[in-house]
Amino acid sequence: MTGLLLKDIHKSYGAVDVIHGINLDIKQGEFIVFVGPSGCGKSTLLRMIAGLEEITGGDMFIDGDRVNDVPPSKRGIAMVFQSYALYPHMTVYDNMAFGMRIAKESKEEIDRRVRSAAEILQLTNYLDRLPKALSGGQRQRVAIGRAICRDPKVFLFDEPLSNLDAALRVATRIEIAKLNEQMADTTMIYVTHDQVEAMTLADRIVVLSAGHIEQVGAPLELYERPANLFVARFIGSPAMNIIPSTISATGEQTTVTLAGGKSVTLDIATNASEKGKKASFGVRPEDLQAAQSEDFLFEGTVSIVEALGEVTLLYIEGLVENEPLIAKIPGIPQVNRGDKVRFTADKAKLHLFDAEGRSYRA
Ligand SMILES: Nc1ncnc2c1ncn2[C@@H]1O[C@H](COP(=O)(O)OP(=O)(O)OP(=O)(O)O)[C@@H](O)[C@H]1O
Repeated sequence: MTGLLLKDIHKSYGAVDVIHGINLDIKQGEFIVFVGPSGCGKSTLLRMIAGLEEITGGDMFIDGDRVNDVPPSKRGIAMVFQSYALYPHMTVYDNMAFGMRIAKESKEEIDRRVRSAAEILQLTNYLDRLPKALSGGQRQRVAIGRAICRDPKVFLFDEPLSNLDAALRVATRIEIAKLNEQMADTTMIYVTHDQVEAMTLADRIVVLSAGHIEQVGAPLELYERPANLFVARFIGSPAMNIIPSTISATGEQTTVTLAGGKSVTLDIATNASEKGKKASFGVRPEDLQAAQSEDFLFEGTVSIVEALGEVTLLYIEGLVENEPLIAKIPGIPQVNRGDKVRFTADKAKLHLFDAEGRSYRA
């Protein structure tokens, strides 16, 4: 059975098109995360699924039913917002019960659902409190509890953790992961700016840019095999190093000449027609290792050392003008500003993109 099907979904505000034909097949019980730069249309897409924005073109199906013209309350969807939107004068219990009272559920059913949601979210001891007597994380859990009580088929989250401090974000993220396990049949769609949330929560991540999909895939698939430069740069932090290059030999393996003159051979097959073409060579900061021999990938001069304890970031000048490469080295290496360093990387971890930005590996 299909959880959710988006077919050529378009959205425009007046003459301005913001969503340009989204096709997406989301299975029941899947946890889908939308990521992308500010303004790419994540919230608009989520709000169209919720029924809070009109769909300009295309068809949307929930459990096989076309819902384009179905009002929000009839879609079997619950949404959790960034601002918790709790009623300040109502207790936690009443906040969670509110929607069910409006829907004229029986007292017993309301009590059963509120207590079960409170149990899942560890809110049982707070049911009599007012929101003002709760921490930000607890308030967000009440907002999630209120959504659970509606027993939705689809659960939508619009950046639910972005108002929380770092420690609470982690704790609440883990609550959401547990919730996803406990509500295994409920489809969840989650919008975030946070890479860690996307990587840890998602079954599949949808990377959006300027109103279209760049790539859909499991988190590690996107990390290891980005389909294009946009995804390569977007997933991973610090971002993948990209070095302009020219293809100098093709075949089972491909050799490129990097800006700066060094040649590198990659285990990526290319056609003879690619010879001489411009390409972008990519390597992630964490995939660079200090080279012990003459067999190095590139060398340069360290301009900045950022020691974070667990890892150290080295900014290395000398390959592409005004664009330092970043190497992420475990621990605290004995390296200082001004040192000359050489790096290498595992061949399987090297990336190559054509002049249009498409990966040669895909
Ligand atoms: N009511 C509106 N009228 C006109 N344009 C709008 C309206 N709402 C959103 N937009 C535009 O639609 C585009 C997508 O906005 P949306 O809020 O969906 O992006 P987003 O990816 O969620 O961004 P952010 O990460 O900053 O929240 C933006 O260019 C925005 O300016």
